[in-house]
Amino acid sequence: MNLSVIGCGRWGSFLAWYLNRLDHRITLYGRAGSHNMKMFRETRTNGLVTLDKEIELSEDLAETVKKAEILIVSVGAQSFRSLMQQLSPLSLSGKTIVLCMKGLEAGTGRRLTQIVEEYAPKVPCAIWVGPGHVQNFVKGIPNCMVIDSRSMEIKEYLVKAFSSDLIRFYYGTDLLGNEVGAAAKNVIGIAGGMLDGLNRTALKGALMSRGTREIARLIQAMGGNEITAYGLSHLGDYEATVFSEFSHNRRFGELFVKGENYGELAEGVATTTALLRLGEEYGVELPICRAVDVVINGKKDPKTVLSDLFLRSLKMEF
Ligand SMILES: NC(=O)C1=CN([C@@H]2O[C@H](COP(=O)(O)OP(=O)(O)OC[C@H]3O[C@@H](n4cnc5c(N)ncnc54)[C@H](OP(=O)(O)O)[C@@H]3O)[C@@H](O)[C@H]2O)C=CC1
Ligand SMILES: O=C(CO)COP(=O)(O)O
Repeated sequence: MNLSVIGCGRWGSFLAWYLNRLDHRITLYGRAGSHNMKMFRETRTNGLVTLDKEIELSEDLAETVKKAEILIVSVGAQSFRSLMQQLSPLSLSGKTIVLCMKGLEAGTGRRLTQIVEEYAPKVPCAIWVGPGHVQNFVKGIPNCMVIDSRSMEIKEYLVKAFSSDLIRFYYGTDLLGNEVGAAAKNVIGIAGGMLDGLNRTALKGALMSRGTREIARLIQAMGGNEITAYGLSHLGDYEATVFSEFSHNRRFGELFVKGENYGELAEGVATTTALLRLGEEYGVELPICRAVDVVINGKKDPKTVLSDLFLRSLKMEF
């Protein structure tokens, strides 16, 4: 199959590596001036993956799109609308868009499949989310992930085309829940990092339990299935985010409470804003997301924020 991967950062380049291993014909696209693409052109590696010479590299979006039946997209979620604005004038007929991103639009709270529908309502779309770090996959350590779409036919087609001994896919059954869950796990990951930075790692069990509950309530209020918060896209991704040394979101949270900067993309920062917006819209209290927001936006000292969470009124667990 001809596949194009749009976005040549940590995850997009891994996807190109992985799908090439499955004998698909791959074009990897990076925008003009991308330092990631420059690195791949010069050395074929970014230090995490080495791309086989069969993988074509391109800075031409129109050519990249023309070549493929399936467009796999992995850019930062806040850049996605501008990418869709570039894609929508191109001929997308007969193509499928697969979103490999975990975020919500901060300014609107919109899910990324909703943004696809705004710009390309006729183009079938799917999401590919769940746990997995490049550092583990390239060592041959397998994981389980989930593909979801409104269309069962597309899910079946993609799962068949993308499965291997390295990734076992499940068919998602709740597109809304999986999108919100996948994005929200990054916020819980930031909270986990903050606990590490405050020497409160022991509270991660409570974070897992209360974090899933909080996101389950939001998913349900939005019309999804609350059980999805306990699936691969959310709880199933906690090991890779709340606990992993490789997680950018966990690391961001840890460094943030120590007063240090982190240069890499931590999707959970913008997603926190989006989730609070959705919480207000749907009337759902999101104490953990709110605490992360208060800390990130410097409204209170992190230790005080943590104490405040403990001082909340007493509640039934479920
Ligand atoms: N298990 C999983 O499913 C995983 C999912 N992810 C998700 O993948 C997404 C990307 O993360 P990650 O790869 O770590 O991020 P990176 O910052 O490493 O890469 C993002 C890439 O997007 C490119 N980009 C941004 N805007 C545009 C645009 N308008 N047009 C073209 N390219 C653009 C950047 O280009 P440039 O090179 O010019 O900077 C960069 O190459 C996130 O949503 C993240 O949550 C990440 C890891 C694992
Ligand atoms: O989604 C991921 C792992 O499944 C990657 O998480 P980070 O972006 O926090 O590194």
